[in-house]
Amino acid sequence: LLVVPVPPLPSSLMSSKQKPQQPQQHKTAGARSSPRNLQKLDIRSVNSPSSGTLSPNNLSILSPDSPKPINKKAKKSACPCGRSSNGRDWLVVCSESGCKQHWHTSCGNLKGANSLTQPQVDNLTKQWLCPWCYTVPFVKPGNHSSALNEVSLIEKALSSAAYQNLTDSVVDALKSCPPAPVDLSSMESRLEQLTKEIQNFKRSSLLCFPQTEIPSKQFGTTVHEKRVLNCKEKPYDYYKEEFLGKNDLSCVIDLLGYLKDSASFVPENGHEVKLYGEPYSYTGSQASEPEAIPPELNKVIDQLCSELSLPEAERPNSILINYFPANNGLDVNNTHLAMHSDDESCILADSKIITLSIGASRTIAFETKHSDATCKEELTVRNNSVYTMSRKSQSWYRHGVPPPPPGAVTDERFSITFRCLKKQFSRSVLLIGDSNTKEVIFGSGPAKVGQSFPGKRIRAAKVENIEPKDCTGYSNIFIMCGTNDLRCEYISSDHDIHCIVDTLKEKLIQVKQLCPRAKVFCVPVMPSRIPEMNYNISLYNGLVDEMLYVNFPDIWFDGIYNFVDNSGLLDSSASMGDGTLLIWMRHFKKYGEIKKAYEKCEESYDAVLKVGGGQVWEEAYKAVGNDYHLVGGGGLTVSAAGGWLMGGGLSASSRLYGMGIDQVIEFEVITADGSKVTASKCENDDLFWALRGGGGGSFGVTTSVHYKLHATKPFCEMSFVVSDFKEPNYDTKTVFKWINLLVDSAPTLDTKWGGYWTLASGIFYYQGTEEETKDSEFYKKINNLGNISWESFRCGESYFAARGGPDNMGTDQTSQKEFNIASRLIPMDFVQNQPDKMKGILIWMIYNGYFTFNYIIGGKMMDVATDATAVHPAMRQSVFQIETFDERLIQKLREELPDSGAGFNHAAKNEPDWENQFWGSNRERLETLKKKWDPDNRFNCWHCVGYLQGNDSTTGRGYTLSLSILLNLLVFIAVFLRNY
Ligand SMILES: O=C(O)CCC(=O)C(=O)O
Ligand SMILES: [Fe+2]
Repeated sequence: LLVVPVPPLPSSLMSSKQKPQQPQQHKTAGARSSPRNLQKLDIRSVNSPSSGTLSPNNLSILSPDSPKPINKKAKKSACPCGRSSNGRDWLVVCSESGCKQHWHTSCGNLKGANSLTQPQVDNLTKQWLCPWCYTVPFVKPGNHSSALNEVSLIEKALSSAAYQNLTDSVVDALKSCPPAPVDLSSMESRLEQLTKEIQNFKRSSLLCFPQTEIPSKQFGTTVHEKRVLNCKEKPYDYYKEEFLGKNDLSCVIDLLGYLKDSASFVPENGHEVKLYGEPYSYTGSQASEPEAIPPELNKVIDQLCSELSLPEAERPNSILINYFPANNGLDVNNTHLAMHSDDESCILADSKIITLSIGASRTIAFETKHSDATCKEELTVRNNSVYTMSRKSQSWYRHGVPPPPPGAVTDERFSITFRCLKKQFSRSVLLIGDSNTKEVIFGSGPAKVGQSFPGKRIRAAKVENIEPKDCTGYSNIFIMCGTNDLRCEYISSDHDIHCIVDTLKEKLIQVKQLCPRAKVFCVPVMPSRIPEMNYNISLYNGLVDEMLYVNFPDIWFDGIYNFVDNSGLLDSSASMGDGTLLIWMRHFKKYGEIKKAYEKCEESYDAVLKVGGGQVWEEAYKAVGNDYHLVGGGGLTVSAAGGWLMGGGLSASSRLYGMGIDQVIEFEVITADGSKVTASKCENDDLFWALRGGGGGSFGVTTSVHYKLHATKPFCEMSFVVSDFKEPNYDTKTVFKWINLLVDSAPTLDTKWGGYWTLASGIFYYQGTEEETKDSEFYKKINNLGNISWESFRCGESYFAARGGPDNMGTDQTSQKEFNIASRLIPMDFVQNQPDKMKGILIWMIYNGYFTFNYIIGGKMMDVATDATAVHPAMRQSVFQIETFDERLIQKLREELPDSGAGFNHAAKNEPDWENQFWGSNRERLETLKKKWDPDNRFNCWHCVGYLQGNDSTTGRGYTLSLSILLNLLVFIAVFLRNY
């Protein structure tokens, strides 16, 4: 291509005072009539991926080492769209055309850019098209300052074309001159002639507009001094009758009849609509999710493409059918379409908006949009005709279908409008992942991800390789990484896995910033053949699920996973047995409804809450708010119907209302034979008994629970620290005073008190107002300890208000492996009868590891008979549950109190004699019921009732057993799913 050094132009050649801003930088020669042509070169010749992004070479960012946003003054209307982003516009230079643009951050869908760093933006914008050349987001001209930009764009198009012609002519003239000396007079006359040509050219391109002067300074800038509104676009540019052949026409008419009969049209103002293909949304649009384009209409698109010679890139991908009902001449207002422009930025800038009319002849009205131009035009469209409008013309004209004249009778008409929506906005699927992703086939049917929308797969071997900017422009983003990160050679401790989850979180934050409207899926890592790796995988999946739940409630964590691998399965950990399948309950049906005056088993309850099997406490607490008191767990991310409950369910309000299991009215359970049963006092009462304390998921899959609700009462929370053991000179004297106080008070403590304590601190709750709390014995005694520090004292109208509301409650950390939790129940009579021995044990603990976190229990928990529920009878007879993460401390308690039992939910993973320590005298009945309700042992979990050790070489039962359990479970799951 020829690169032309451009001589300065004589000012007489400029038609008005304005100059093209950077004509010198238009290096590429050739007949360019408009910047659109530049763009054509850019977009169409680059093999752009299906995301529609461009190769980075097309753009370079100016001054990459000066991340500062454009200075405040320049920012105002710097972006071609006329909007600004608070001084954070980016200066982008298009290397093809050399144009420079201040680009406001919302252009190109860069929502949330304000929180991006400059390097991120640099990186990102490299992939985008220069707005000057391509995606100028036109806003309504005429009433918005961006009108000026649009005018200036069109004008630039003209002047730069003229300029280019001129340059070419000058070059020709030079070439035709003898080498030396140069005869300037011939050049001058040639230039004069060219000037006239340019002026004629400009005049000839005026279709309808009067020359309009736009006052200078109106837009706060002196660059645009005098403007001439020139439009070379026509209101419509094609009209043809008898468009479809006979057969195709009948097919389309059939389809329209079907849509009408099936009530598929949605009413809008004056007509009804139906959408197909890419979702087209416009002001006032009512149409719901579009369906895939049906074959009849795809055929019409084929014909349109060939007759109108549409390039592949402009092939219509979105269809809006307008149905204009017939009228009887009386009411003309039921059949019209108000004047408007199809100027949404999602419509491809160079594309055609094509309309096929079926049915009655109607008039299409066109008028100019600029207030000082009053041109109007009409087109009568007949049955089976097509007319087209350019997207560009929408910036200049309005169109509409006026109501028929008063008294006129009209038959029904359908207009099928075809548009090409920009690829950036297209609905598509991106799958980022490791080599596993090649196996994945996702979606079926038009409404699901995958099948009907083109997808793209990007390799990211590890989480750190995920490139958030790859996600821009996609509607559905699947992330399937992690397997490689979790290989044993990379993981030396759980901490490493936490770090991977943190990296994933960072990546997701960026993905959400860049693609706020995209639906993001995070796919759990599938189990591996390597058993040790499965530990990493199960921990990772759990952490990711929790991280998503807390940080990204709208990111989906399911979909493409399959927990069955040919040989290896999820490794055992607290809730997973060897060789078992895990049923992921998180996304199961949710309820959260409060039922008033609820009757069950001839008892009535003022209010109950139904929670689904996969719901967590946060959801339950939010459902209840401050309206009722719900006895629940402290960790918001803990399941409200799962393990917490099956293991008994301790709460800081259990001394006042009993345990979690004491609140249950009924369970809905899928039992091992796949049937759905209710278990309550009067239905399957033995199962009801077993589920309340039998622990784990060993009797069935709980799919819902009805909890009793209590009236709200005021509560206070107080937390204090007696001394900090981490300090070298901690205050032993006050610590001993605290232990004395605790051991002496606990057995007879008012049931209005409940909560947690350690050897040197406490978090307690009191049912009462601030005054009542401060007036209570226990509070006064604590306050009198002297040298303590109060961490908090908060009172509220309810227990949850006193806890600071759900938002202030924690997530459960204790499931993490490094905590290695263990628990022991401390009998009431031991503390009552041998308080000094109890104090001695606690003091021994101070010097041998000190870290515990304990419950004070008893109170109303003791009102329930020891065999009325399945929990260890000790739960009903104890005053403390001591929890520690230090094996020595728990071993001491086991030695001192060998039969006192362990709190199931906080028990050691390897608790010796676990069957007896978990259920005591209730164990036998549980084992009998296990045989009744799950004879084939389909539900097998680690140290649960009926626990069967599977894939364990020391037992000799080995792998065949796992396989039979697996088959059993597959049968169960098939039945389970059928029931759901
Ligand atoms: O019915 C027509 O011909 C016009 C339809 C139209 O303007 C539209 O769908 O935006
Ligand atoms: Fe329209």
